[in-house]
Amino acid sequence: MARSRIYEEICSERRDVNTRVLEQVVSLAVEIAREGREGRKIGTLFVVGDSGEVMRRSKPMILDPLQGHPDEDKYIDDPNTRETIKELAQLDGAFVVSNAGVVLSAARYIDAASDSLNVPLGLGSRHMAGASISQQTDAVAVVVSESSMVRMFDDGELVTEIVPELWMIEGYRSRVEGQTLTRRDDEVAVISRAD
Ligand SMILES: Nc1ncnc2c1ncn2[C@@H]1O[C@H](COP(=O)(O)OP(=O)(O)OP(=O)(O)O)[C@@H](O)[C@H]1O
Repeated sequence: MARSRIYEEICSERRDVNTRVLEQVVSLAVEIAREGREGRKIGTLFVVGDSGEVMRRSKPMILDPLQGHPDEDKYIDDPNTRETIKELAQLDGAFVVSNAGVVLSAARYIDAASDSLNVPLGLGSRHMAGASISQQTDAVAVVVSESSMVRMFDDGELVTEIVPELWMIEGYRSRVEGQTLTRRDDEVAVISRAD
């Protein structure tokens, strides 16, 4: 599937991370939101950029399935890597992706509680973890909700929501605060903060 031009636009607005890598993560997140796994909806979390800090502020929940594989086998744009990630997305926890595009670690618990977060009500602990780590580091968090929405957090705030199927936008109440801008193409709708 051709990558949406809208992804390019929303990702280039995130200054601290590699735009190209973020785009690849967003497109994979949307695929996971659409496809689920074996008929089930899947939720997961990607933390992109500032990976040294992110690794320091997280810990493994199980033995890391990606450990021991060389970096060249773990690039986010590699079709085998993408299939592997879709499989591993069924596990609890987060993926850590470096600015170079290497998926360094899977199934990590993000240990980054913050009390000064401004996360919209109704979002649970996965979203909180994404918001916190994006506040405490220069990383951007991409959350796939089991409800199929994909949400991007930067500097502790929800900056973008991606609606992976156009029919879902009817009646959807966005959680992005303040003035918003909605863009859509043939496949997705994207709601972003307007600033
Ligand atoms: N600190 C954390 N670090 C990594 N993963 C986490 C963390 N907290 C929760 N999760 C993951 O999020 C999953 C779902 O938690 P919860 O339902 O509270 O989140 P949520 O934000 O409501 O997400 P969803 O919209 O998908 O339901 C957990 O099973 C776990 O895999």
